[in-house]
Amino acid sequence: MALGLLRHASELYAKSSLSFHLRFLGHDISLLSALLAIFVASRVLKLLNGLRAVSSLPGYRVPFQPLAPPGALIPTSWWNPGLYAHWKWKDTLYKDFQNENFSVVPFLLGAPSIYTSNIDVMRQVVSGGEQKTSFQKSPAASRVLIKWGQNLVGAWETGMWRKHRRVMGPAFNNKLHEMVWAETLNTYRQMETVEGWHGKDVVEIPVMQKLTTKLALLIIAKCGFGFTVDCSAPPTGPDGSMTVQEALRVLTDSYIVGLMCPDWVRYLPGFGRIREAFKAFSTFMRKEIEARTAEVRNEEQSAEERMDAFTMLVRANEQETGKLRLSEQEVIGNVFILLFAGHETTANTICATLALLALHQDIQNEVVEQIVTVVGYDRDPAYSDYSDLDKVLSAFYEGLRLFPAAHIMIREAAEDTVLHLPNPVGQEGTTPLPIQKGTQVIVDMVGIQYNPRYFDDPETFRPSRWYGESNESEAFSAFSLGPRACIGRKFATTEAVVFLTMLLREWRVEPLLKEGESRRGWRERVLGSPILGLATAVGEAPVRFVRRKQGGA
Ligand code: HEM
Repeated sequence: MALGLLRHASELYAKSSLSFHLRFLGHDISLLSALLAIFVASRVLKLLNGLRAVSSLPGYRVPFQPLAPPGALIPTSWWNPGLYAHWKWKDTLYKDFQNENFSVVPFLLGAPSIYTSNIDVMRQVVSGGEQKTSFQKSPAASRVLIKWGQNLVGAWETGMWRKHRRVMGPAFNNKLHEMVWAETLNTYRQMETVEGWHGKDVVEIPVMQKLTTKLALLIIAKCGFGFTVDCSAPPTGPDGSMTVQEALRVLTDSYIVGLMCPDWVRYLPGFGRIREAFKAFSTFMRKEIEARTAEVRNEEQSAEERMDAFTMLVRANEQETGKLRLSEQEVIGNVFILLFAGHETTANTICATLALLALHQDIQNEVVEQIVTVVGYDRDPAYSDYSDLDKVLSAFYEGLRLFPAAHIMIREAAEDTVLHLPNPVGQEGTTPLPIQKGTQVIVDMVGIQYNPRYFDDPETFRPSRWYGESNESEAFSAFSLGPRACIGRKFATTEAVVFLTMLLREWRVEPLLKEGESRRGWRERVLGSPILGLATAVGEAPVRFVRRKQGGA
């Protein structure tokens, strides 16, 4: 009897516990379903709002904004355009939508955006500078650029930009460009000695990119900052502290950590050298600013003689007062940003140009013919030869067109506004496209440079399309256009023209093929999948230099 009661009691318990669990699970399921329904509804709402923001311009409807994490970290694939879509899909991207503009509306994370490959649309969004416009640089994207201090590149408000441009503008003058010419020439001569080219008829360069990066770093250090980088100097000084050369090298090698990652990353184990480089470089810059300000104030001879951008920036800043004067931190911010804006862009483009010239011997010969006609063999090229060497410049422009170093520019609508989209080729006028505040406009520089509206046969390396075009011509858009266009354009082209002139006069540049590799294979290996980092970079570009005979190829 007692046993029966016990069994009955335990059955009752089991049943009630089961029904309790089932009820609880039922609650859980309905709670989860409710949460899921709310989430789905909120994402559908986000998608609808995003479509409204871009007036339903056809395009991609994807989980994430492609240029911000996590979209930017996930490889480009059919469901995630990511960082590479504008290069990987450049042949079809705009054809698919039969439009030079398309939208990307994310339903999970990120702002809606419009990609454009049209120069008139680019002009509408990038021209904010002197005048107030409805578009500005995206403050979120610019924050990574101002880690060292507010600066010209990062400034997103008109007033802030104007203040920095007033002081930076005078630094980019003819004297600076003459200095760039002279220093690049010297550096080429040193390179001949250091790399052991003297007396050789053939030299193999396994990684051309390394040479051009070294060149651009030396030039920006000398002409941008006014100091000489001795590549063979030891990494530490007599007191054991990191030398400024080493700090510069570490910082340029690890710019991703320096610019892209939050500050605390530098304090993680394993990042000690980067931390030390930040400290060494900041201390050095503070001391330098103090010293150069004193030189300028006391009108010392040394200040008069210095022509580098840093000294000229300090000099221009000394003439400003009140709110227009840059703080010490802002001076550092501007000097430091020159390193990133001016070094990799130029290095990568010179490398791409040489790779293209290596593949196109006929064009290389045409360029060399002009070099020999203008400069001859008996003297070094002079700064006054610059405009006569337009075929050299055109080769560089064409290298930059095919591999635009600044591959995207991001702008944001600061208010509800209207974009005027030019009608397809053959139809006059524009079509208005209302867009909402917060919408991003991504200027796709790859799309622009490969747009058949502007360039026939856009895939072809044809420097002759630029022959006779003036250096300031707006036909060339890869340095951007309008008041916020690249302040370093002449700096970069001066460096490129003199370096290419010196190198090509002396050497025929050819692809360095692997055993059994065809030129087509080399082309694919070197130029087929560039890296779109801070600046577009082709592959390592292995080349062979073959010494030219005077008067012949
Ligand atoms: C091939 C080389 C270069 C290319 C393709 C290039 C391209 C560009 C582009 C497209 C912009 C506009 C960015 C935007 O508005 O979002 C820009 C701005 C800028 N660049 Fe360059 N650049 C090059 C070399 C240089 C050099 C050598 C320097 C300095 C030494 C430099 C300094 C700057 C600065 C300071 C700005 C900001 C200008 C402003 O906002 O007023 N760049 N560059």
